[in-house]
Amino acid sequence: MDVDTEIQVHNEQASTSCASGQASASTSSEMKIPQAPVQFEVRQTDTSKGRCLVAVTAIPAKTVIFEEEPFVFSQFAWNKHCGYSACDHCLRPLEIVEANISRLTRNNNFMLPYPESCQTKKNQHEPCPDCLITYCSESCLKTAYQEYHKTLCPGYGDTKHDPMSVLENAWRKIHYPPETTTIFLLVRLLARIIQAPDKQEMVQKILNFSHKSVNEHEKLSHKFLGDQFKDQLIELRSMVSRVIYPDQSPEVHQFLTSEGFQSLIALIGTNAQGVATSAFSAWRRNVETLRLRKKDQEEVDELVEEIYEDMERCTGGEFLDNEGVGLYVKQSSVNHSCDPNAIVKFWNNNFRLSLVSKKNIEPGEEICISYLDECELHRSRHSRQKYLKENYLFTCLCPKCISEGDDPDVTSEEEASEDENDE
Ligand SMILES: C[S@@+](CC[C@H](N)C(=O)[O-])C[C@H]1O[C@@H](n2cnc3c(N)ncnc32)[C@H](O)[C@@H]1O
Repeated sequence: MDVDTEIQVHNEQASTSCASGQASASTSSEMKIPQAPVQFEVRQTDTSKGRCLVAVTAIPAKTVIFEEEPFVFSQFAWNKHCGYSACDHCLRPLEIVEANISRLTRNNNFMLPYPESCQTKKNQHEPCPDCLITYCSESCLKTAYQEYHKTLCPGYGDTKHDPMSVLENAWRKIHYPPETTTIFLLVRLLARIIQAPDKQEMVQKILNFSHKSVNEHEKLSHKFLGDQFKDQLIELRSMVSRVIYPDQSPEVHQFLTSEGFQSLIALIGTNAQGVATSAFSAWRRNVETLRLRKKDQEEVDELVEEIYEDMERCTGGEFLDNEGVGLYVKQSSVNHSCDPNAIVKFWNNNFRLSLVSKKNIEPGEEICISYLDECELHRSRHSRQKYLKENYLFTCLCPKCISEGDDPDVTSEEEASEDENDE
């Protein structure tokens, strides 16, 4: 563990209720597990690693370390555009499971067994009365309005020329699927400052997320946007200013200067967590809790496999879930390891995150997740370090990287063939 000087910043008893890369909607082998009370704390290291999360008590494998909702979240612009239907606040699917499958398999007559296992409750959905964006519940509608939607609601009328739609169209032209982030997270952050009763406090909460030095911002904003980033950055900044009207709140100005805008983009780039939800995945998890007879469960498993095959045939399998990205306060203090002892899960079919231990964790041990997906994690040390350096600006010196330190600096075969495909 890389903690030389330890200053306790935060000490928390995890509640007993119920970067960091992309998530996919949980699969059936990821059933929710009971949460045991555990203790952890955020500590400051005196290395460039910054803060880290450390276990205070022993944490057995498969324990929920904490659960939390994001500080700010936004779904991807392409979701809505391609007919994906999710709550505009928490990403809970708004489609019933049959509609979800029909859309992705292009088979309109789809009938599923155990329809009562579908979680979608159409009768609870609430549209914004002004712009008709839909939420899964009155509670999401109210929270969105109180936190950011009052500032961002485009209202009725000329939806083509309102500043939000102009920004959305421009963003989609810059950032094709698979999206990895969205400008709307940044817009919601700024709207949160405008709507906060204590704006300075809100700015401070944003600046508490790990952020980089000035000369590192440009590298990260380049990653965020794609190749012709310079012109796009100026264009995006001016479009965001038209959505936000910075004159409403001087606290927002600092983030709309060239430097401030890039620093916010870099902050999002290094802290954001991908989230994915799906009505079909939720249905599968619920059916598993029915404890069906072996034969019935086997029939369900076969059906599920057929449906996935159809979905892959019709869509290419790349874009099955509702997707978005959020900033999480506690999760953003968790560092990366190529041999992580914890993992992020989304068991509630919305943006609520659970951090779960993968192994037994000793008191004093750092809790780490992987910022790489499963495929990337199995690549050579050189490929892993290259990805982390490019996307998070650090050289990973986790125990696995150190133990592979004598391996030659070779690019893994998978990465080399991906690079060829990209070209
Ligand atoms: C989501 S933050 C993690 C918490 C961060 N250490 C902090 O101080 O808030 C991601 C950033 O933490 C740092 N980081 C994460 N894992 C690291 C590691 N294994 N070694 C060095 N730096 C790491 C990198 O600067 C990265 O961009």
